[in-house]
Amino acid sequence: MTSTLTISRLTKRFQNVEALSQVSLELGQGMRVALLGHNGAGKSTMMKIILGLIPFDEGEVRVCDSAPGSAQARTRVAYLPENAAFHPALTGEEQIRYYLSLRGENPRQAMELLERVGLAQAAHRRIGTYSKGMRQRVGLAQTLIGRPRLLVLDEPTSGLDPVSRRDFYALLDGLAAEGAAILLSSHALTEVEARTDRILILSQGRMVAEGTLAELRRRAALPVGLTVTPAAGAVEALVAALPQARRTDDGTLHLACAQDEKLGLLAQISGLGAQVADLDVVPPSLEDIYSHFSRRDGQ
Ligand SMILES: Nc1ncnc2c1ncn2[C@@H]1O[C@H](COP(=O)(O)OP(=O)(O)OP(=O)(O)O)[C@@H](O)[C@H]1O
Repeated sequence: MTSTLTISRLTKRFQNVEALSQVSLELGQGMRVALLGHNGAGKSTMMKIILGLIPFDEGEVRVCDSAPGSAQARTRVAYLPENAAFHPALTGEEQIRYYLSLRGENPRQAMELLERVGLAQAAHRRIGTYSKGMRQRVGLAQTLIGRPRLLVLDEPTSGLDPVSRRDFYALLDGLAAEGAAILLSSHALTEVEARTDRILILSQGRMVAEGTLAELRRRAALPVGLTVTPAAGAVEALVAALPQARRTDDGTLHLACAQDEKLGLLAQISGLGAQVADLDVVPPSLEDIYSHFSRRDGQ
């Protein structure tokens, strides 16, 4: 794996606050990584350091093998702030042409970039008439200038409706498939659950968990939920057969068990045959895992 971003033992202090403490991580080409953490966990501080906007106290940071903020790193990293502001009187095309010329690139690429983010139709409209989702797309088009190897996105989908979010992640998938590494912060846990390869959880400046969702799930060892829908007239028989189950108002039975007990319990429920109309297995969600690691850290 070629490393696009390497951070080792990074520590950053603001007076008496340790905003980041001994944080390490590695991002390879095409990796989509979600950075999660409570308010004040250190996410923005980490992004600012990666972008070379603020210095750090200890550790090492390499962006495409260069120092953060160096001319070489700056040509390879793109940043999308949470609320990217554009000039409302400019059209999408004019805005992107302007950014292209600031970056020393050919302004003629503007339409191609806007096409990539699905804004070709609206390219000649003023940004003041764009929806929030469209403005985020302008932001993404701006980050694509110069084919960056690393995209740093600060809560890129906050304020977007579900369809715009899905479209936005589909765009990111395309960029990752072309080899760009993506680091995005988010508070929307359920959406990053399906759309990223690795998850990092920061809590009070420390990395409390890091891995794929499956790895974090294993490490957290949270109980698995099972929902059993009884066949008509079979509720009482099932309650008797599964005394540990909790009966709910909608007539289903809920059970929870440790991961290593799951198969045994499934076999027991299957053995109940026609008394069972349906069975759903509900693994712990990212939200459960997130609160597990944050709680363990005293949050
Ligand atoms: N310039 C600064 N001076 C002093 N303290 C700071 C400064 N910038 C950040 N901090 C502190 O560092 C810690 C980490 O802040 P940071 O903004 O990185 O958190 P965050 O995870 O991005 O939070 P949020 O989700 O609210 O954006 C907080 O305790 C914050 O108060």
